Amino acid sequence: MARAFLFVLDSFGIGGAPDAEAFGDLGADTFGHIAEFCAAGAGDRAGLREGPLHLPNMSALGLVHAARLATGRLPAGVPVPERVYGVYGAASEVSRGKDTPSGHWEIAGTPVKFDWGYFPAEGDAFPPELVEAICREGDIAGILGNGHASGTDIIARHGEEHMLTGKPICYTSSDSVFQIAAHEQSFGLGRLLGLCQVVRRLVDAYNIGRVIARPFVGDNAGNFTRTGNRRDYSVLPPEPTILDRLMEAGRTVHAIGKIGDIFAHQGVTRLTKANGNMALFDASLAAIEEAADGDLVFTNFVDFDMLYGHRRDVPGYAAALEAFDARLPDLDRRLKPGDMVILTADHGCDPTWRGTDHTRERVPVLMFGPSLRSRSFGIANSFAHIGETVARHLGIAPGAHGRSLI
Ligand SMILES: O=P(O)(O)O[C@H]1O[C@H](CO)[C@@H](O)[C@H]1O
Ligand SMILES: [Mn+2]
Ligand SMILES: [Mn+2]
Repeated sequence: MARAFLFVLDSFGIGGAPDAEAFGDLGADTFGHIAEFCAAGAGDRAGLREGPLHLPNMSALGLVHAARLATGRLPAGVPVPERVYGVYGAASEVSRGKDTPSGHWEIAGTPVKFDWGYFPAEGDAFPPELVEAICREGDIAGILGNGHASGTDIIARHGEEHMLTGKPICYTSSDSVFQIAAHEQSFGLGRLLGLCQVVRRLVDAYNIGRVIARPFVGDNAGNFTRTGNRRDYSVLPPEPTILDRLMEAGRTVHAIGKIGDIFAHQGVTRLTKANGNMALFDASLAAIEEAADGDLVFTNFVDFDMLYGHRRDVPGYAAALEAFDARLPDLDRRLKPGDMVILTADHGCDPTWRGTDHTRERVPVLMFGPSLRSRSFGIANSFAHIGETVARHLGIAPGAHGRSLI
C-alpha cells in the first residue's frame, strides 16, 4: 500500500527566500515573526490563546529545524525537540509569482516560468476598455472599487453603495487577480458567479491568473461578512501536473478545499469542499479512509492565508496553527504502512509585514509516515521536488522539473 497525503498550509512560509529582496520582502518570515510576537506576549488574545507558540507535533516533524535551515535562526520561544520523526527540510520557489496557483502548480511539479499580468497599484487598476467590456457583456451599470485593496476593507467601504446601485465591487492585489465582491442576496450569488465567468474570458488577454468571486452577506458596513461561497476561476496550468499524471495512470486524485479551483479542475477525480480549517481536516481524515492504494489526497488549508495572513492577525494565525497542530496525532493514528504525509506551504503571508499581500519566503516540507526514516534533505531549490517525491512514492514516471526528496 502506497498512498500520499499532501497538505498545503496556505501561506505558512518560514522566511529566508534567496530572492525575497526582488519582491520587497527581505526579512519577511511568517513562522519566525509569529513565534517572535508570541514569545514577546504580542500573540495573546483574551479567550483565544496566549503565550509562546505551541506547536509540539509540527516541531517533532522538523518544523523548527526546517526554519533554521531556511533562515539560519531558530524561531523564538518554540522548543527544539530532541528527536525529529520524519524527513524534513525547506524549499525555495522558482516560479516568478508569490501567488497561490504558482505555489501549488510548482508543488505539483509544474513551475510557472512566465510572468503573469498584474494591474497597477496607482490610479485606476483596470483599463477603461476592460471595464467597458465587463459592463456591456456582464450587463452591469458600472463597477465600484477599481484599485488594490484588502477584501474585508473594501466591502466595508463600498458595500452599502453596492447594495443601492447594484454595481459590483472590483479590486485586485499584488497577485495576478481580478476579484469581484457582491452581496449574496441583493446582487445574487448565481449572478456573481456568472459575471465572474464573463470576466474570466475578458481578462485572458491581460494574462490574469485568477478571477475570484467574493460573495458577502450583512446589511451595513458594520456587519458585512464574506461567506464560504468564494469561487476561484483559474487559467489552466501551463503543463500537465502530478494530478494529470496520476489520473493518466488510473489513480484517484482526491482534491479537498480550494485544490479543485486552483487547478481549474484539471486532474481532479474527486472533489470535496469544506468551509474552515477544521472542516477541511475532517474531510481529509474521511478521504484517508476512502483512498485506495496509489491515490493522492491533496488538501489546501486556506484559513491561515485568507483569515489571518492577509488580515495581518498574529494571534489569529498563531491560534490556527496551534489548532492544526493539535489534529496531527489523529491523522497519524489513521495512517497505514506505506502511507506518506507531506505538510508544506505555497508562499508566505507574514502577518507582521507591511501591507496586506503575500510575502516571498521559503516553505517547510515535513514528510512522515510509518515507513519513513528520520533525516533532513536540506534545502530544496524548487517546490517541484515535492511533486516528484509524491510521483516516486506512488510509483509513476518522473517529471521534468524536480527529483524525489526521498
Ligand atoms: O484581501 P482578500 O480579498 O482576502 O484578497 C486576497 O486573496 C487573494 C487571493 O488569494 C489575494 O490576491 C489577496 O488579494
Ligand atoms: Mn496561497
Ligand atoms: Mn492569499
